[in-house]
Amino acid sequence: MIFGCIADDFTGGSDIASFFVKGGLRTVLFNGVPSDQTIPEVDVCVIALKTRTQDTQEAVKVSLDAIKWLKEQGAQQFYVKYCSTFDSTPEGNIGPISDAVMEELDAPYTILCPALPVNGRTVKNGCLYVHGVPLHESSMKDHPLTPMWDYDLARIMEPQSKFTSMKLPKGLTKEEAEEFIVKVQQENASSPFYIIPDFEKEEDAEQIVQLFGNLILLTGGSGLAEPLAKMYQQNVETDEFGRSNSKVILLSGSCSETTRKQIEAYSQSGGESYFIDPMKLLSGEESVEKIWNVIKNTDESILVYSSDTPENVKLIQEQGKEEVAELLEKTTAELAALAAEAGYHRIIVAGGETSGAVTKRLGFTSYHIGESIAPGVPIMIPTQDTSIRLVLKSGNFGDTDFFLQALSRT
Ligand SMILES: Nc1ncnc2c1ncn2[C@@H]1O[C@H](COP(=O)(O)OP(=O)(O)O)[C@@H](O)[C@H]1O
Ligand SMILES: O=C(O)[C@@H](O)C(=O)COP(=O)(O)O
Repeated sequence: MIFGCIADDFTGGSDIASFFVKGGLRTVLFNGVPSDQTIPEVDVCVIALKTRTQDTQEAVKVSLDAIKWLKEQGAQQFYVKYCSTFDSTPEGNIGPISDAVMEELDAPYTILCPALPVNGRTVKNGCLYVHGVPLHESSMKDHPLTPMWDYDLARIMEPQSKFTSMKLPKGLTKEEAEEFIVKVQQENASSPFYIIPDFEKEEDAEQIVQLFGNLILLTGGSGLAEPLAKMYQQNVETDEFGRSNSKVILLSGSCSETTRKQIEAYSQSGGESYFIDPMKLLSGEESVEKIWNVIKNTDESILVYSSDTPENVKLIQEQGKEEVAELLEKTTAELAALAAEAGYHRIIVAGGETSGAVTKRLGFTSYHIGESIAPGVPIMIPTQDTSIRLVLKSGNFGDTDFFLQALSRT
């Protein structure tokens, strides 16, 4: 195995897996560390965890367990995948997990590389932008669980990591960049550190991969996966599973601006939809059973969502942020399970945490990666049931007509 990767949520895992596949590497996605030791012969193994918002100690523990397992499977290089919008509070887990993995692997240093230019996430002068808007001024400032308060990656890492983060100066040649790194190594004695390379255009990946592609550990979004895979020139074709003609259910717990626009576009195109009102769910006026009845009695495909505006999210969170999130995730996951049992074999979900809850409830442990509906959003086929088509969309990904595209292409 070439790369062993851990992702901090399920959509993050499917996102990076899709780019490794696009780069021509045989890739399998696991939901957590597999208990079955026989894994298929692959070049990349991605383990999706749910560490983004987990208690830090637990998140570090499960991350290290996964890294150790990947080491045992013979992975030669390791990748810690986090969000391209660096979702984490000052107490967040990106620093603690990356620090611990660096130590576990005895990595002298690694890179922080959240950028994914194809989806508008770029790093310039060490600062992260979303479609040209500084991260903390983008809609990420209103994320229900991980609102972003800064865009300077070194500053974001400061309260989280025990190691230094340093911007790689702009415009250096390969030789100058290598000299810079040697100098930083000398200055830091034997302590590990992070380098932040700029990554503004897809072409920038080439130099980043030349400089850092052989490190034992890389950390970042999925922007480097395809160029990294291409270093190995395996050119494996994507598995073909064909379309399904089964019933379809669309579920959304993502409150991102992108998802809300996608929901609006879906409704405007005449698609049936149903809003899960969290307040009614909390009071007991709404329930899984009632929502399931609506789904069952709808002839067409239906989009069931709790997605709402930042103002309404803040209001409902007065009832307890974690409690509300958990209740909504659990409700969505239950609906997905009922639908799967009832023969809805096309399941489309928007939202990273929401998708994590759904996949956990569905219980499939590993996935083939099929074609992508949008960059970073592949169709996934559980290895245990190849009649199922699962599409899990990171909140901020996909074009406005994403739900319609997912319907026509699964
Ligand atoms: N109306 C709502 N009010 C408050 N929280 C919500 C609402 N709808 C969904 N949530 C929660 O917000 C979180 C959204 O996170 P996630 O699913 O990861 O979406 P994204 O990919 O956009 O970040 C989930 O925990 C979800 O349960
Ligand atoms: O890197 C990314 O942007 C995604 O893979 C991702 O992790 C997004 O997280 P969610 O929006 O919570 O799905």
